[in-house]
Amino acid sequence: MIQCESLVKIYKVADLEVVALQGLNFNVEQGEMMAIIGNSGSGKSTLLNILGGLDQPSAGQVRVGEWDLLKMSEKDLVEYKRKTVGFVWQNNARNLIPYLTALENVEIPMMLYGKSDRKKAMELLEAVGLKDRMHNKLHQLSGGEQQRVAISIALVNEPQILLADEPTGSVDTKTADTILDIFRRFNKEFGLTVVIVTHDPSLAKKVDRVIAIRDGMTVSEFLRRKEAGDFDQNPDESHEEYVVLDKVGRLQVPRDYLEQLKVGNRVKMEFDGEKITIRAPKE
Ligand SMILES: Nc1ncnc2c1ncn2[C@@H]1O[C@H](COP(=O)(O)OP(=O)(O)OP(=O)(O)O)[C@@H](O)[C@H]1O
Repeated sequence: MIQCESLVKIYKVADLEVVALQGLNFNVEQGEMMAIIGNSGSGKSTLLNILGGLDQPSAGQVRVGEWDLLKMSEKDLVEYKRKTVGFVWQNNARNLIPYLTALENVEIPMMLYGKSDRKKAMELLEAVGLKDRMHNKLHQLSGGEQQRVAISIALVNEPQILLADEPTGSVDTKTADTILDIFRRFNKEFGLTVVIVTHDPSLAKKVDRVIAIRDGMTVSEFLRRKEAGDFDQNPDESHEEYVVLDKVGRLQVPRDYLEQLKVGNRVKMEFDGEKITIRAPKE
């Protein structure tokens, strides 16, 4: 569904260049629910903005479904943003209208896209657990409830992919779990592909696959073990970590391993038929 190859994004601010993505490779299967994890400044939002058609990479390739995001006309881009992707941001509620009800808030984007459909708006609010609160004004709802209204709005156009940037960043753990359950339900029932960006490892481990990004590159991948129990299990036990290997055989050795080995920019690599060993060169 999503294929990114050697993605590079360089921001130019005055005379300074910031390399936000440096040759990032990234794939997501159709119907998958996965997370991208990384520290602040690692390039997560940059990647999400590119996937959402809000920004263009400086180099590389990015395909989403039938679309090549680098070869789209303005008209295609509008169509793509309307029909293929839905967005949930951390402070989504900021974009909602406080003196309107939850229901009216969902109906407004419907009107902007064509025509309002009250029945569908009600169904969406019911699906996110707000059946009893839909006639309340937005300012009468809690932060988590407002976030759920925002999720309903993101799903108004029945997108194929939901891009969620820190969707649980400003809510408590219980509300975060509710939000994840909503994503999981849409994922299972409607095949919605969900990509969640977070810096919270405990949230990331509540999905089957987690990609870790560091310095604008994918460095490792955590896959849920087949024998893992429910999603509340200790994340260290439920997922196995793998180092990502790109098409030409490059991998990133964790910095702390290299520091412990006390190596500079050269190592010895040996292959004994079964395993590859990296060691410090002999003096
Ligand atoms: N519009 C911009 N102009 C210049 N530099 C930018 C811009 N957007 C992001 N950057 C820089 O690119 C790098 C990656 O930023 P990005 O927002 O993608 O990181 P992030 O992982 O989402 O961080 P956070 O978790 O703090 O949101 C950072 O060094 C950031 O300062």
